[in-house]
Amino acid sequence: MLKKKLFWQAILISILACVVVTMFAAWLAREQAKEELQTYLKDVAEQAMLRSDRAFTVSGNILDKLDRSDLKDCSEAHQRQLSIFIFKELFVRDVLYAPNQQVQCSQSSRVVYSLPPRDQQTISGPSLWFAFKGDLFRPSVLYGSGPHYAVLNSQYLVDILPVKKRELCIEAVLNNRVLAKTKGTPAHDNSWLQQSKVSLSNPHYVITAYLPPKELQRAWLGYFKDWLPLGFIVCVLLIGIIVWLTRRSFTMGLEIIEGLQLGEFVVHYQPMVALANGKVCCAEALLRWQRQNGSKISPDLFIGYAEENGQINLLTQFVLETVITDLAKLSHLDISVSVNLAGADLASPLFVENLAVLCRKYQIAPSRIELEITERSFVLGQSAINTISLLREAGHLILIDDFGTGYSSLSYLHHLPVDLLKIDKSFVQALGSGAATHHVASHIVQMAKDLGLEVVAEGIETSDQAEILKEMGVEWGQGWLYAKAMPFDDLCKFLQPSTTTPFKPLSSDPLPDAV
Ligand SMILES: Nc1nc2c(ncn2[C@@H]2O[C@@H]3COP(=O)(O)O[C@H]4[C@@H](O)[C@H](n5cnc6c(=O)[nH]c(N)nc65)O[C@@H]4COP(=O)(O)O[C@H]3[C@H]2O)c(=O)[nH]1
Repeated sequence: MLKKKLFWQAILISILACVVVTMFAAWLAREQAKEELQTYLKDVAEQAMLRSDRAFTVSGNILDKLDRSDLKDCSEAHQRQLSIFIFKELFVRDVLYAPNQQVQCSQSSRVVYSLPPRDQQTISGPSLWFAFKGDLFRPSVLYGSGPHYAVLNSQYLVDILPVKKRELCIEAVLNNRVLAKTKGTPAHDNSWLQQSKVSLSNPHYVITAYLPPKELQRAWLGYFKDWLPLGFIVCVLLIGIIVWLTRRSFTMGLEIIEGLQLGEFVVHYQPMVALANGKVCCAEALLRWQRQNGSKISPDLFIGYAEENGQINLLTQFVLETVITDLAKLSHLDISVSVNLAGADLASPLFVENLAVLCRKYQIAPSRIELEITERSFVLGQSAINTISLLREAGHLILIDDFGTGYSSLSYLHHLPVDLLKIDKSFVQALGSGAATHHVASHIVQMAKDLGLEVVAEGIETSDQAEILKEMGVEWGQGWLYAKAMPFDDLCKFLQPSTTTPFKPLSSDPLPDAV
């Protein structure tokens, strides 16, 4: 059952681990792709801005020279002078001579017409027409303060050829109006990656470079492919670790058996005291597992495993044998030991007989071995109840452990063959804490009294808790206030004064070397 659970758990965790690693690689690749493309766009926007700056500065200089020249008569010499500049600079398509906004001539024509009203005036003074046609073939940008004006190829402003070719779009915008743009640019499409550069000489002139989402996808895929081998190695490593941990859990059953053979298990004892006078009356046997390599394994882990995988009977047998041989050494003291039993112990047909044989062999009165049974054991049904009855008839006291945390229906408690209820430590620790469960302990005590059962409270850590429990009428107490679980030798030392003087709480006595 547990193996199957562990197997599916391992598969699930492996899949999850691989999904997480792949998602992380994908996220990393996306971040890298984004960064690369943003840097690319920034470079392109800067290059385009340099180009624009140069185009307008050079045009300004040309026009200045022409305006200063004496040739302003649309003569052949004047037109020749205009054409020299056109040949010198690729982005100048033509130069118009237009005194008082009246075009008199260009380098190749003498058609006379009026200039349309300008579209904008730049902050440095010259006027600007965004799509000036005049008598030209193609609409162009017209720029100048007059009487000479430069007809500029707007495409030149945005025509950048970066080293790495991509589906790039560039827009030059002046005062929120597009002055020039490459083909296919989707103005204001937020799904495109973009970077802008503002002109240093004119803050209203902005060049923005765009890349479509598919370029991001393409770059992402490239980086993702680079990450895949490493991601694969990490996945294999993680799966290896998960398989190793799972195999370790699978083999815990064998390790328990091996641990028993190697003597890695020991029984520790936690004293139980009479709350009325502080005298130690009993001790709970708690199993400890320390591997030969020094690591300690918690009972919550190995007991649960052993209960589900069939090694619990071996552990119980070991605990009972140890407890009985230890008790034989304490024959001069009036002390009993309580042992935890699991459902599988009660289900074993030989359990009652084995225990009787052990008690006889070491001449231990059964009343000195108390048996702690959790509420879960009763779920096993009538056969478990019959076994408990037999144990009780043999002279063992029966305690219900961790009372209040299990499935017991209070209504049928009086049918069960038990002598004591052990209040779970969670309810003891809730006492006086204001927690929602702080009343549970008093209800349990009240109910136990009604049924004529005695009560033990476990997990008592403070004298306030002990005082409250005593006032409630709880007879017995166990917890770190008195002592932690300790090896048998320490228990013997611990018990010496208790035979003559009542027990003093730990707050004034140092703890023995407890575990
Ligand atoms: N916070 C706090 N804890 C306290 C205090 N006093 C005692 N404890 C701890 O509470 C647990 C009491 O044992 P449990 O309820 O029977 O719960 C036990 C019991 O169910 C199981 N277990 C231990 N030994 C055996 C065994 O030999 N056989 C079986 N079947 N189960 C065992 O393992 C569980 C855990 O045992 P441990 O780790 O030894 O933990 C012990 C004990 O060390 C306290 O004042 N404060």
